[in-house]
Amino acid sequence: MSDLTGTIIAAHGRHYLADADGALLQCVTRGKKTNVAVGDIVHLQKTSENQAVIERIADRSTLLYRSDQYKSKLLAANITRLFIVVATEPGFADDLVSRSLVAAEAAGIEAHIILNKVDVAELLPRARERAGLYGSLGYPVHELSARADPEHAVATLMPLLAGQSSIFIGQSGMGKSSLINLLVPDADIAVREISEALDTGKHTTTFTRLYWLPGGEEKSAIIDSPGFQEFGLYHLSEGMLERAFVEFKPYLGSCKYYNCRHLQEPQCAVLDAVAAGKIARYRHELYGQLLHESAQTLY
Ligand SMILES: Nc1nc2c(ncn2[C@@H]2O[C@H](COP(=O)(O)OP(=O)(O)OP(=O)(O)O)[C@@H](O)[C@H]2O)c(=O)[nH]1
Ligand SMILES: [Zn+2]
Repeated sequence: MSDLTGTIIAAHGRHYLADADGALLQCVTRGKKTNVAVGDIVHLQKTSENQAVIERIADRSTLLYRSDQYKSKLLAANITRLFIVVATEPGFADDLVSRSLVAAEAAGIEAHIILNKVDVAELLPRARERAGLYGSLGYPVHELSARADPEHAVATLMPLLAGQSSIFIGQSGMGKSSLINLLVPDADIAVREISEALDTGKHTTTFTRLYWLPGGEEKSAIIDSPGFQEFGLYHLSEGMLERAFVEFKPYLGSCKYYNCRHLQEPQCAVLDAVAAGKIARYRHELYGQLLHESAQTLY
Protein backbone atom coordinates (compact mmCIF):
# COMPACT_ATOMS: atom_id res chain seq x y z
CA MET A 1 0.00 0.00 0.00
CA SER A 2 2.67 2.52 0.96
CA ASP A 3 5.35 1.50 -1.48
CA LEU A 4 5.48 4.88 -3.10
CA THR A 5 8.78 6.72 -3.21
CA GLY A 6 9.20 10.39 -3.99
CA THR A 7 11.65 13.26 -3.81
CA ILE A 8 10.80 16.32 -1.76
CA ILE A 9 10.92 19.24 -4.21
CA ALA A 10 9.62 22.05 -2.01
CA ALA A 11 9.11 22.84 1.63
CA HIS A 12 7.03 25.56 3.16
CA GLY A 13 6.56 25.43 6.89
CA ARG A 14 5.24 21.95 7.60
CA HIS A 15 3.91 21.51 4.09
CA TYR A 16 5.97 19.56 1.63
CA LEU A 17 5.66 18.72 -2.01
CA ALA A 18 6.92 15.41 -3.31
CA ASP A 19 7.58 14.37 -6.88
CA ALA A 20 6.68 10.70 -7.28
CA ASP A 21 7.46 9.67 -10.84
CA GLY A 22 6.33 13.03 -12.15
CA ALA A 23 3.17 13.26 -10.05
CA LEU A 24 3.15 16.09 -7.49
CA LEU A 25 1.85 15.13 -4.08
CA GLN A 26 1.13 17.45 -1.16
CA CYS A 27 2.68 15.84 1.88
CA VAL A 28 2.56 16.19 5.60
CA THR A 29 4.56 14.47 8.28
CA ARG A 30 3.09 12.38 11.03
CA GLY A 31 2.67 14.34 14.22
CA LYS A 32 4.56 17.59 14.47
CA LYS A 33 7.79 16.45 12.86
CA THR A 34 9.58 19.01 10.70
CA ASN A 35 12.67 16.99 9.98
CA VAL A 36 12.13 16.76 6.23
CA ALA A 37 14.32 18.66 3.78
CA VAL A 38 14.15 19.46 0.10
CA GLY A 39 16.08 16.74 -1.69
CA ASP A 40 14.97 14.04 0.73
CA ILE A 41 13.89 10.71 -0.71
CA VAL A 42 10.73 9.74 1.14
CA HIS A 43 8.42 6.78 1.44
CA LEU A 44 4.84 7.87 1.15
CA GLN A 45 1.39 6.68 2.03
CA LYS A 46 -1.14 8.15 -0.36
CA THR A 47 -4.25 9.56 1.32
CA SER A 48 -5.94 10.97 -1.77
CA GLU A 49 -5.29 11.57 -5.46
CA ASN A 50 -2.77 14.32 -4.75
CA GLN A 51 -1.99 13.98 -1.05
CA ALA A 52 0.23 11.75 1.01
CA VAL A 53 1.76 11.26 4.41
CA ILE A 54 5.52 10.94 4.76
CA GLU A 55 6.15 7.56 6.39
CA ARG A 56 9.89 7.48 6.32
CA ILE A 57 12.89 9.48 5.16
CA ALA A 58 15.53 7.43 3.35
CA ASP A 59 19.11 7.60 4.63
CA ARG A 60 20.77 10.82 3.47
CA SER A 61 24.14 11.02 1.77
CA THR A 62 24.53 14.63 2.94
CA LEU A 63 22.56 17.16 4.94
CA LEU A 64 23.14 20.89 4.77
CA TYR A 65 21.83 23.06 7.54
CA ARG A 66 21.94 26.41 9.21
CA SER A 67 21.21 27.07 12.84
CA ASP A 68 20.86 29.75 15.43
CA GLN A 69 21.10 29.62 19.18
CA TYR A 70 17.72 27.95 19.50
CA LYS A 71 17.28 25.53 16.62
CA SER A 72 18.73 24.22 13.41
CA LYS A 73 17.03 24.54 10.07
CA LEU A 74 17.50 21.97 7.35
CA LEU A 75 18.45 23.52 4.03
CA ALA A 76 18.72 20.53 1.72
CA ALA A 77 19.41 16.81 1.72
CA ASN A 78 21.45 14.57 -0.58
CA ILE A 79 23.30 17.51 -2.16
CA THR A 80 26.59 16.77 -3.90
CA ARG A 81 27.59 20.32 -4.87
CA LEU A 82 27.10 23.73 -3.38
CA PHE A 83 27.36 26.83 -5.60
CA ILE A 84 27.80 30.14 -3.84
CA VAL A 85 26.76 32.97 -6.13
CA VAL A 86 28.61 36.26 -5.63
CA ALA A 87 28.84 39.24 -7.98
CA THR A 88 30.82 42.33 -8.85
CA GLU A 89 27.86 44.32 -7.50
CA PRO A 90 26.18 44.61 -5.07
CA GLY A 91 29.13 43.85 -2.83
CA PHE A 92 29.16 40.42 -1.22
CA ALA A 93 29.92 39.54 2.38
CA ASP A 94 33.02 37.41 2.97
CA ASP A 95 31.49 36.34 6.23
CA LEU A 96 28.57 34.67 4.43
CA VAL A 97 30.75 33.11 1.76
CA SER A 98 33.06 31.62 4.37
CA ARG A 99 30.20 30.41 6.54
CA SER A 100 28.68 28.68 3.51
CA LEU A 101 32.02 27.06 2.75
CA VAL A 102 32.37 25.88 6.34
CA ALA A 103 28.84 24.43 6.23
CA ALA A 104 29.69 22.60 3.01
CA GLU A 105 32.95 21.20 4.41
CA ALA A 106 31.21 20.04 7.58
CA ALA A 107 28.53 18.30 5.50
CA GLY A 108 30.99 16.73 3.05
CA ILE A 109 29.68 18.70 0.08
CA GLU A 110 31.93 19.99 -2.70
CA ALA A 111 31.78 23.81 -2.86
CA HIS A 112 32.19 26.12 -5.85
CA ILE A 113 32.04 29.89 -6.20
CA ILE A 114 30.27 31.59 -9.09
CA LEU A 115 31.39 35.16 -9.72
CA ASN A 116 28.50 36.65 -11.68
CA LYS A 117 28.15 40.03 -13.45
CA VAL A 118 31.69 40.09 -14.79
CA ASP A 119 30.32 42.53 -17.41
CA VAL A 120 30.52 45.24 -14.74
CA ALA A 121 34.10 45.89 -15.82
CA GLU A 122 35.09 48.63 -13.39
CA LEU A 123 34.27 46.45 -10.38
CA LEU A 124 35.69 43.24 -11.78
CA PRO A 125 39.34 43.52 -10.61
CA ARG A 126 38.37 43.96 -6.97
CA ALA A 127 35.70 41.24 -7.04
CA ARG A 128 38.08 38.89 -8.82
CA GLU A 129 40.74 39.51 -6.19
CA ARG A 130 38.29 38.83 -3.38
CA ALA A 131 36.87 35.70 -5.00
CA GLY A 132 40.46 34.67 -5.72
CA LEU A 133 41.05 34.27 -1.99
CA TYR A 134 38.66 31.33 -2.08
CA GLY A 135 40.26 30.09 -5.26
CA SER A 136 43.59 29.99 -3.44
CA LEU A 137 41.99 27.78 -0.77
CA GLY A 138 41.13 25.29 -3.50
CA TYR A 139 37.52 26.21 -4.24
CA PRO A 140 36.90 26.53 -7.99
CA VAL A 141 35.80 30.05 -9.01
CA HIS A 142 33.70 30.34 -12.17
CA GLU A 143 33.44 33.77 -13.75
CA LEU A 144 30.40 34.50 -15.86
CA SER A 145 27.69 36.97 -16.73
CA ALA A 146 24.10 35.79 -16.73
CA ARG A 147 23.05 38.95 -18.53
CA ALA A 148 25.85 39.81 -20.95
CA ASP A 149 26.85 36.30 -22.00
CA PRO A 150 24.16 33.77 -21.08
CA GLU A 151 25.46 31.14 -23.56
CA HIS A 152 28.84 31.14 -21.89
CA ALA A 153 27.21 31.00 -18.45
CA VAL A 154 25.17 27.94 -19.42
CA ALA A 155 28.14 26.29 -21.14
CA THR A 156 30.25 26.85 -18.01
CA LEU A 157 27.70 25.51 -15.53
CA MET A 158 25.98 22.66 -17.36
CA PRO A 159 28.95 20.26 -17.20
CA LEU A 160 29.32 21.02 -13.49
CA LEU A 161 25.68 20.21 -12.84
CA ALA A 162 25.36 17.05 -14.91
CA GLY A 163 24.62 14.02 -12.77
CA GLN A 164 24.85 16.09 -9.58
CA SER A 165 22.40 17.34 -7.07
CA SER A 166 23.35 20.98 -6.63
CA ILE A 167 22.20 23.83 -4.45
CA PHE A 168 22.57 27.50 -5.35
CA ILE A 169 22.84 29.89 -2.47
CA GLY A 170 23.65 33.56 -2.30
CA GLN A 171 22.78 36.93 -0.96
CA SER A 172 19.90 38.74 -2.54
CA GLY A 173 20.73 40.55 -5.78
CA MET A 174 23.71 38.47 -6.90
CA GLY A 175 21.78 37.11 -9.89
CA LYS A 176 20.92 33.67 -8.60
CA SER A 177 17.40 33.75 -10.08
CA SER A 178 18.79 34.94 -13.41
CA LEU A 179 21.12 31.95 -13.47
CA ILE A 180 18.45 29.44 -12.45
CA ASN A 181 16.19 30.77 -15.20
CA LEU A 182 18.93 30.24 -17.75
CA LEU A 183 19.59 26.71 -16.56
CA VAL A 184 15.97 25.69 -16.04
CA PRO A 185 13.96 27.34 -18.83
CA ASP A 186 10.64 26.30 -17.29
CA ALA A 187 11.55 27.42 -13.79
CA ASP A 188 8.79 30.06 -13.70
CA ILE A 189 6.13 27.53 -14.61
CA ALA A 190 7.50 25.06 -12.09
CA VAL A 191 7.44 27.67 -9.33
CA ARG A 192 3.85 28.55 -10.14
CA GLU A 193 2.89 24.88 -10.06
CA ILE A 194 4.70 24.37 -6.79
CA SER A 195 3.20 27.39 -5.07
CA GLU A 196 -0.28 26.42 -6.23
CA ALA A 197 0.19 22.90 -4.96
CA LEU A 198 1.65 24.14 -1.69
CA ASP A 199 -0.91 26.92 -1.53
CA THR A 200 1.70 29.43 -0.46
CA GLY A 201 -0.25 32.32 -1.96
CA LYS A 202 1.93 35.33 -2.52
CA HIS A 203 5.00 33.96 -0.76
CA THR A 204 6.14 32.36 -3.98
CA THR A 205 9.82 33.17 -3.77
CA THR A 206 10.41 32.47 -0.13
CA PHE A 207 10.72 28.72 -0.19
CA THR A 208 13.43 26.30 -1.19
CA ARG A 209 12.65 24.22 -4.27
CA LEU A 210 14.17 21.59 -6.45
CA TYR A 211 14.15 21.50 -10.23
CA TRP A 212 15.11 18.63 -12.46
CA LEU A 213 17.52 19.68 -15.17
CA PRO A 214 16.37 19.02 -18.70
CA GLY A 215 18.40 16.78 -20.99
CA GLY A 216 21.23 14.35 -20.37
CA GLU A 217 20.97 10.70 -19.46
CA GLU A 218 21.94 11.21 -15.83
CA LYS A 219 19.42 12.72 -13.50
CA SER A 220 20.49 16.17 -12.34
CA ALA A 221 18.81 18.43 -9.83
CA ILE A 222 19.20 22.09 -8.91
CA ILE A 223 17.91 23.43 -5.63
CA ASP A 224 17.20 27.14 -5.39
CA SER A 225 17.08 28.65 -1.93
CA PRO A 226 15.86 32.08 -0.87
CA GLY A 227 18.49 34.80 -0.66
CA PHE A 228 19.83 35.05 2.87
CA GLN A 229 21.38 37.64 5.15
CA GLU A 230 22.91 35.35 7.72
CA PHE A 231 24.19 31.84 8.00
CA GLY A 232 24.31 30.64 11.59
CA LEU A 233 26.44 27.61 12.35
CA TYR A 234 25.73 27.05 16.01
CA HIS A 235 25.37 23.32 15.43
CA LEU A 236 29.02 22.68 14.52
CA SER A 237 31.25 21.21 17.20
CA GLU A 238 34.78 22.46 17.89
CA GLY A 239 36.31 19.43 16.26
CA MET A 240 34.21 19.89 13.15
CA LEU A 241 35.08 23.58 12.97
CA GLU A 242 38.86 23.25 12.88
CA ARG A 243 38.53 20.69 10.08
CA ALA A 244 36.02 22.78 8.13
CA PHE A 245 38.65 25.49 7.57
CA VAL A 246 40.56 23.75 4.80
CA GLU A 247 43.65 25.92 5.12
CA PHE A 248 44.12 24.82 8.76
CA LYS A 249 44.66 21.22 7.69
CA PRO A 250 48.44 21.28 7.21
CA TYR A 251 48.86 22.64 10.76
CA LEU A 252 46.44 20.50 12.74
CA GLY A 253 48.33 18.14 14.99
CA SER A 254 51.41 20.40 15.11
CA CYS A 255 50.33 22.55 18.05
CA LYS A 256 52.06 22.13 21.40
CA TYR A 257 48.87 21.08 23.14
CA TYR A 258 46.91 18.21 21.65
CA ASN A 259 43.63 19.88 22.61
CA CYS A 260 44.70 23.30 21.31
CA ARG A 261 41.76 25.49 20.27
CA HIS A 262 43.99 27.77 18.16
CA LEU A 263 42.81 30.95 19.85
CA GLN A 264 45.61 32.13 22.17
CA GLU A 265 47.54 29.04 23.16
CA PRO A 266 51.35 29.21 23.10
CA GLN A 267 53.15 27.43 20.27
CA CYS A 268 50.00 27.01 18.23
CA ALA A 269 50.81 26.04 14.65
CA VAL A 270 47.60 27.63 13.36
CA LEU A 271 48.29 30.96 15.08
CA ASP A 272 51.87 30.87 13.79
CA ALA A 273 50.51 30.38 10.27
CA VAL A 274 48.17 33.36 10.74
CA ALA A 275 51.09 35.50 11.93
CA ALA A 276 53.17 34.36 8.95
CA GLY A 277 50.37 35.37 6.55
CA LYS A 278 49.68 31.79 5.48
CA ILE A 279 46.15 31.84 6.85
CA ALA A 280 44.00 34.89 6.12
CA ARG A 281 43.31 36.80 9.31
CA TYR A 282 39.58 37.22 8.63
CA ARG A 283 39.18 33.47 8.20
CA HIS A 284 40.83 32.84 11.56
CA GLU A 285 38.64 35.53 13.14
CA LEU A 286 35.57 33.82 11.73
CA TYR A 287 36.82 30.52 13.15
CA GLY A 288 36.98 32.19 16.59
CA GLN A 289 33.50 33.61 16.14
CA LEU A 290 32.12 30.19 15.16
CA LEU A 291 33.75 28.53 18.17
CA HIS A 292 32.01 31.12 20.28
CA GLU A 293 28.67 30.40 18.56
CA SER A 294 29.04 26.67 18.99
CA ALA A 295 29.34 27.18 22.75
CA GLN A 296 26.03 29.12 22.84
CA THR A 297 23.58 26.47 21.66
CA LEU A 298 20.51 25.98 23.78
CA TYR A 299 19.25 22.79 22.16
N1 LIG B 1 25.07 43.60 -15.01
C1 LIG B 1 24.54 42.42 -14.74
N2 LIG B 1 23.39 42.34 -14.04
C2 LIG B 1 22.89 41.12 -13.78
C3 LIG B 1 23.53 39.93 -14.19
N3 LIG B 1 22.79 38.89 -13.75
C4 LIG B 1 21.74 39.41 -13.09
N4 LIG B 1 21.78 40.76 -13.11
C5 LIG B 1 20.82 41.70 -12.51
O1 LIG B 1 20.96 41.69 -11.10
C6 LIG B 1 19.70 41.92 -10.47
C7 LIG B 1 19.42 40.80 -9.47
O2 LIG B 1 19.26 39.58 -10.21
P1 LIG B 1 18.40 38.37 -9.66
O3 LIG B 1 18.60 37.26 -10.61
O4 LIG B 1 17.01 38.82 -9.37
O5 LIG B 1 19.17 38.13 -8.30
P2 LIG B 1 18.92 37.13 -7.11
O6 LIG B 1 20.25 36.79 -6.60
O7 LIG B 1 18.05 36.04 -7.50
O8 LIG B 1 18.22 38.05 -6.07
P3 LIG B 1 16.92 37.76 -5.18
O9 LIG B 1 15.82 37.40 -6.13
O10 LIG B 1 16.70 39.08 -4.48
O11 LIG B 1 17.32 36.64 -4.25
C8 LIG B 1 18.68 41.98 -11.60
O12 LIG B 1 18.43 43.34 -11.87
C9 LIG B 1 19.40 41.30 -12.75
O13 LIG B 1 18.93 41.78 -14.00
C10 LIG B 1 24.75 40.04 -14.91
O14 LIG B 1 25.38 39.06 -15.32
N5 LIG B 1 25.20 41.31 -15.15
ZN1 LIG C 1 46.63 25.42 17.84
